[in-house]
Amino acid sequence: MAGEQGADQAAHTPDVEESARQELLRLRASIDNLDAALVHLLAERFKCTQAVGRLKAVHELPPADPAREIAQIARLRRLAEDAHLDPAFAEKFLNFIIDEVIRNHKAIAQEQQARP
Ligand SMILES: O=C(O)C(=O)C[C@]1(C(=O)O)C=C[C@@H](O)C=C1
Repeated sequence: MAGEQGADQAAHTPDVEESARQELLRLRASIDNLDAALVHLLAERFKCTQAVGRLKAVHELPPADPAREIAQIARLRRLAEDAHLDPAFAEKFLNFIIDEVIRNHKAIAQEQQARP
């Protein structure tokens, strides 16, 4: 497991003060929890977008909605700035996810079209 691996790596880091070792372990435990939360959040988001993909396929709507994406990116950049996160990173991250969603939408539309 990633958490155990992180703990092992800290445990085997030579020449590190005990207090630094403890701090590293504590931070890594939080990172592991946050990574787990991110996976769960992404899984929920993809459940929603799968449903959107089916809806779009059935109603023959285009997989991408560029106007919606522009609004989402503007909103996310604002949220990132408020949260002291690099807005360029937030935009790249959203685009990465949306690219995958559009790929899934296209696959769902193709399956729908192949149906007799
Ligand atoms: O809202 C939509 O229409 C979606 O298909 C979802 C989504 C997204 O992942 O947020 C994906 C593709 C679109 O271009 C815009 C947004």
